[in-house]
Amino acid sequence: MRKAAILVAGGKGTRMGGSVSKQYLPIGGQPVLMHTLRAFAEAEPGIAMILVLPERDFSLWKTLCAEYDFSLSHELVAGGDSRFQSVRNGLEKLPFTDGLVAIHDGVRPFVEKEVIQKSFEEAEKTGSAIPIVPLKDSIRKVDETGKSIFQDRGHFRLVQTPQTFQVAKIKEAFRVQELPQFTDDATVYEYQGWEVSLILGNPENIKITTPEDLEYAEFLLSRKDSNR
Ligand SMILES: Nc1ccn([C@@H]2O[C@H](COP(=O)(O)OP(=O)(O)OP(=O)(O)O)[C@@H](O)[C@H]2O)c(=O)n1
Ligand SMILES: C[C@](O)(CO)[C@H](O)COP(=O)(O)O
Repeated sequence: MRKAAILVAGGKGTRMGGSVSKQYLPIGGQPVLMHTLRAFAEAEPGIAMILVLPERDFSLWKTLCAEYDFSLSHELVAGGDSRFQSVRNGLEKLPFTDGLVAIHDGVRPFVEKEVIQKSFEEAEKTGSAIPIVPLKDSIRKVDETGKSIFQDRGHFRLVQTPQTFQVAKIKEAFRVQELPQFTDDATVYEYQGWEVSLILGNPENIKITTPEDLEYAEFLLSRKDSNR
């Protein structure tokens, strides 16, 4: 079955701050996005990769690729004003309609090979695969007045990407009008009344979001390099 990855990196990185958007910042001496593209190419050799970027950053990205001698094949697609719209733009450019597609945050460079491979296997069988990890801390639900109540963490999971789907179904799902609850692709899929399948993600598959995540990312990379 044919496989593709849509790596969404069309965001502004406002929570990270700084003059350069987080997807281009170096970790281990290379821009975050290069690590992410490499993770997919290593897990699924020959996979079609679509990289969604703000259109204004296309020339910056091409300059970085030349500077770092980065030659992994990928197609550039212009992002939209929200993650939902960036994903939809990527889906429109998929080179086939009958295979599987993994939709992944470009700023999650530490996704494990096994998680990528498992997500394709599960989506081929059931239509979808959503990686989740259990919570390590206790949690509380807090209302607008600050009043809080204990929640049983056994009923909750953190949701990661790649979120992998049969192409025809996820394209159909994304024809819907965008809603605030669409914080990921699983919510768009299940809005159609389709149930998602969960798989176990890897806890290190962090979404680089705030400055301290960059420090942790450097640590994770150095640990990975020393294990090679
Ligand atoms: N219009 C958007 C917004 C987000 N994303 C991507 O979706 C992923 C998860 O989003 P997030 O971490 O929230 O990134 P930003 O939107 O860039 O961050 P912030 O909310 O802090 O501005 C990122 O890879 C981001 O680039 C996207 O492709 N298009
Ligand atoms: C898609 C996602 O990474 C799953 O955890 C997350 O929902 C993205 O959220 P954000 O609002 O773009 O940070």
